[in-house]
Formats: sequence, C-alpha cells, structure tokens
Amino acid sequence: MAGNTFGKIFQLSTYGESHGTAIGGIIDGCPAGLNLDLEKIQKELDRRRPGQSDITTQRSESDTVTFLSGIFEGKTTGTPIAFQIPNKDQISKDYSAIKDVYRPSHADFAYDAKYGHRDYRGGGRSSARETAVRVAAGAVAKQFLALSEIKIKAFVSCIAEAELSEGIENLDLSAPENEIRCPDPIVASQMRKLIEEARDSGDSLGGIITCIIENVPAGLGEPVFDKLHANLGKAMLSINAVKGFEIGSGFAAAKMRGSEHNDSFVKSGSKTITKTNYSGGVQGGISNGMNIVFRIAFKPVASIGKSQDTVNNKGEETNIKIEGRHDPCVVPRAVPIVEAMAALVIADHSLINRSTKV
Ligand SMILES: Cc1cc2nc3c(=O)[nH]c(=O)nc-3n(C[C@H](O)[C@H](O)[C@H](O)COP(=O)(O)O)c2cc1C
Ligand SMILES: C=C(O[C@@H]1CC(C(=O)O)=C[C@@H](OP(=O)(O)O)[C@H]1O)C(=O)O
Repeated sequence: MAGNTFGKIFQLSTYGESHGTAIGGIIDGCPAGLNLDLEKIQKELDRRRPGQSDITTQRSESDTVTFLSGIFEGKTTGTPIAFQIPNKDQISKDYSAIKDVYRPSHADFAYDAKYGHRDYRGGGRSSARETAVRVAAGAVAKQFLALSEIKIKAFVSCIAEAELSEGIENLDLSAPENEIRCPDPIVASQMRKLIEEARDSGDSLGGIITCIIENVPAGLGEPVFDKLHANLGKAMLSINAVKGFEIGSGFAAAKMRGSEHNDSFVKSGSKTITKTNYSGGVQGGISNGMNIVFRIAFKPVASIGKSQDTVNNKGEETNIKIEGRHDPCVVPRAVPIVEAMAALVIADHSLINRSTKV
C-alpha cells in the first residue's frame, strides 16, 4: 500500500501533482442509486479553489471537475466513480529557487530523503493542490450523508490572536460562506487585517478550524483501532499544514476534574442525551448521538517572502527567499477540506455499521 487510498468501504484514491497535467480521484464503494447534484459538488470546489481573493494564493484555477465513470442518468451505479480536475496555471516563480534548495518546514527535504527523485514543480504531490480531489469526493459523501440528515459544518474560529470568544452554540453557522469563513463579522474583519499584514510583510499565519457534525446516530465507530475519533483525527492530520486535532474538551480535559468533565445523561422526550458535551459526541470510539465537535490547528504557511537559513541538496548551507504564489494563511481555504474529510469518515463508518446488528 503506497498510502494514496483513504477509507475502508467508502474509499477514495487520489492521483496527480500540483504542476502535472491534472489531479483526480476514484471513489469506490459509494452505494448505487444515489442522486448526485453535480452543481453542488462544483460549489464545494469553488469554496476551496486558489485565486479566490487577494488574501489567498494568486494561482488561478477554475477547478472544474469532470466525472468520467460511475454515474448514469444522474445516479451512482455502484461502480468506481472516477473524476478529474485539470491543472491550468502551472507556471510559478519558485521553480528554480526550490529545485535544489530546501524550503524550511515544507516537504522538500523529507521527500528527497524518502524518494531521492522529487518533482520540485511547486511541491509536486506534497502541494495542497491534491486537496481539491478530497473536496470533490467529500461532496459526494456529503450527498450520501444528507439522506440520513447528517450535516457537517466547519468554520474558522481563530487566526493568530483573533479568536471567537462566544460559545459555538450561539453562533450563526450560515455565515461561513464569507471570505474568511468566520461566523462573527467583527472577528472576521480582524482576521482579514492580520492576514493582510502578514502577507504584506512577507510572512504567514496559522489558525484553528472548528467542525460540528449534526444528526450522527448513536452507534457509529469501532471499539478498538478504528475508533470514530481516531479516524477523524487521522483524516484531519492528513490535511497539509495540520499540527493538532482535539475532540470535545481536548487538551483542556487534562486540567479538569471528573465531577466537572463528566457528561451527565438526561432524557429529552424519548431520546437519551447528555447535559454537556465534553466528549465531543464520541465515547469509547463510538458516537453517542450528540453533535460531534472537534478542532484542528493549522501552522503558518512554510513558504514566506523573508530570507531564511536552509541547506541545498548537496548539503551546503545557504539561504532562501520564496517568491512564488503562496497563501499567507491557509485556514479560510481549508474549511471545505475539513468538511470533506469529515464527510468521508462518517460515510465510511455509516457503511461499516450496516452489518453490525441482526
Ligand atoms: C488549502 C491549503 C493551501 C496551502 N497553500 C500553501 C502555500 O501556498 N504555500 C506553502 O508553502 N504551503 C501551503 N500549504 C501547506 C503545505 O502544503 C504543507 O505545509 C506542506 O505540504 C508540508 O506539509 P506539512 O506542513 O503538513 O508538514 C497549504 C495547505 C493547505 C491546506
Ligand atoms: C495550487 C493550490 O495551492 C497551492 C498550494 C501550495 C502548497 O505548497 O501546498 C503552494 C502553491 O502552489 P503553486 O506553487 O503552484 O502556486 C499554492 O498555490 C491549490 O490549492 O489548488
């Protein structure tokens, strides 16, 4: 296994490099008979595509997806769904600069160590360009999950020192369609300013995305290795530039007492719910019917316009100043990627669960 496939039943394989002819994927295991709205899939890609505004990479791609198989008369046929997205704007100023010199904190050095033959054109396979494929596949998974009313919403909750202070239960989650994808317009405008300042000074910023999954039935997830939160964590940590994942109370749990942290069970009509949700909707690796809530931390973008110490592929010390097109902060564009990866995990577990009970 060369690590290009994700999932057990609802599986996605991706192919392609940032500056090759195209990127694409094959979804295997999507049930037959699912009505696919292709416009909705394209809309998800539009949320992620590069060149959206002056605070994203200036690479210009329409990210138009073409489906090649697995769909007939608007419905999935149960056979592999293959699709492709062309690369059109491949010319970057970085080529010669990063051919022999390693960008600090990008993947250049580690790829050379592993493969010894590296596609240096804009990062090749290590570029987040590959995440467009995940977004297209996640949009298919979202449409499958919509049959069970499962909804996935992510939003930007922090960029550098601008952070949402309200509880997520009071926020209008319809707003993440805006450019920053933070539901509070005042915090969003602070975030924009910070990104502009970082961009103009040749620097970059990181941030945090919060994701909420609603209407997941109790009982999804496996008891040991494929715990639901373990697979969500793997999915999120597989996104470029992700440095942290926490579910529910996460790292804050370490400072709490059991009496504060335990989620007491109560009845709400015929349903059993919990008073609080420090578990983040997962207990023992299995969903408990509450909202699944997790947060993902992204690092500041590695490619920056300031001079940095590094080495070249002959092992000589040198320095590098990166001039190509780069996101000063990936977090706004990463929101649809987070949602897509969450959709793939929940779709996969929903299908695994079909054989759990008599
Ligand atoms: C949506 C998105 C856009 C990104 N854009 C850039 C970019 O323009 N320049 C860059 O150096 N890194 C960018 N990254 C991050 C790199 O792809 C990533 O840091 C690199 O592959 C090394 O992997 P690692 O940070 O996960 O260790 C982006 C990540 C995401 C999710
Ligand atoms: C191409 C995309 O983003 C790219 C992600 C990326 C990286 O290092 O991850 C570096 C830049 O690539 P390039 O050198 O080709 O301009 C971004 O533009 C995309 O998101 O579709």
